[in-house]
Amino acid sequence: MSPRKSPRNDAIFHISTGRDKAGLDVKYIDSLKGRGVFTTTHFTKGEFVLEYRGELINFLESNRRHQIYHHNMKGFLFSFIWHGKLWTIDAARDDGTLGRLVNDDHINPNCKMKRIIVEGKPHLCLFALRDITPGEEVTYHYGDADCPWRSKGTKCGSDANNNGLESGATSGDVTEWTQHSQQKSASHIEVTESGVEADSNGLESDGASRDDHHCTQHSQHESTFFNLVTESGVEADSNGLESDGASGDDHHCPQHSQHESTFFNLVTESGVEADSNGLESDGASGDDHHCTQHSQHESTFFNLVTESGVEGTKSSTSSFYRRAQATVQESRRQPFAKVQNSTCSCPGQHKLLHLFKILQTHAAVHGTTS
Ligand SMILES: C[S@@+](CC[C@H](N)C(=O)[O-])C[C@H]1O[C@@H](n2cnc3c(N)ncnc32)[C@H](O)[C@@H]1O
Repeated sequence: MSPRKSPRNDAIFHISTGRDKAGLDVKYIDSLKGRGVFTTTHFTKGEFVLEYRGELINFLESNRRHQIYHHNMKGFLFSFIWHGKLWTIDAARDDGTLGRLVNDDHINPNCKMKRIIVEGKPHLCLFALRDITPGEEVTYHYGDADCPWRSKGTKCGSDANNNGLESGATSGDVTEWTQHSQQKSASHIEVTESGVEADSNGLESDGASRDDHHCTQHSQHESTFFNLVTESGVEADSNGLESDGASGDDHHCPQHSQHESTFFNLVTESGVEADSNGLESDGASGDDHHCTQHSQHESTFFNLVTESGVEGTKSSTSSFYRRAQATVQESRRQPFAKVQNSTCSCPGQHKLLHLFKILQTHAAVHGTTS
């Protein structure tokens, strides 16, 4: 009998073959929820369940599609941060795979979205948070969003709230996967051999992250940023940092007292702003330019995020934030305004809305154009 694959290698195998796992089926639930994915077999806690497959697109393209897609289609845009830039998996095209049909459960989800890098590209995969019995709906927490169905009192995949948590269940999930990540540290070689590198802590990494090895001493703020990403349901390592290349950055970057590297990479990707040296960043390889001379603005950026209700930090009342808030009010007519004002209908979208707002605000406050 061949040894059982580790969950991560199982995910990599299914990513590579482009096939869904056996033991899952799609069912129509009702007119509100539409379809959902149900198990036909037992899944063990920690097991890989499904990949959220789709087209990987960058910030600009994601923004464009958010503006042209019908509301229903926006529900298939899953946005996340990778290497300090915003990316989206667009699963709007019905390719017959099941990951795109998994519904939200913000109270008692049975799966967690994690990111796995294969051949230099991020893939979003669902892993079981607990044992899942046959016939259960597969669900995950889309994020701390104003998803309309949550306020309508719709029962999610699991009717019972076993842990007594309400919408704060996400942080519990992080703990869960922190432990899991530690266990997975042992799979360093296994993961590496599977084509996904692992850093010295055994955390997931990818080729691009090697560019970041020039950097050292990332500060606490950056951790906050990656906690933000973590809270969106992507991944947490034992420090609560993303356990891919991005978290590896934290171990290596010289003189990052604040977050500007990440911020400016993100902004550059959006075409809004170059970094503090005026250098464009063309992806992870460009990250090297950002490892020094970070300014005060980075810190305020994260305070801004904090004030937007995404993450809590100590200093959330900076003058930058007050100016930024005023600018947001004034800038409603700009292109992102439509997106800012929409409500969340999809996994990760609320983060995208915040980021759109922040990018727009930053561009306005600093006199740059989008
Ligand atoms: C990625 S799709 C999931 C598949 C979708 N149910 C379908 O039939 O195509 C996300 C959309 O599903 C719906 N949805 C997801 N979770 C839900 C929930 N707990 N209650 C009601 N609708 C939900 C929302 O319309 C959301 O925009």
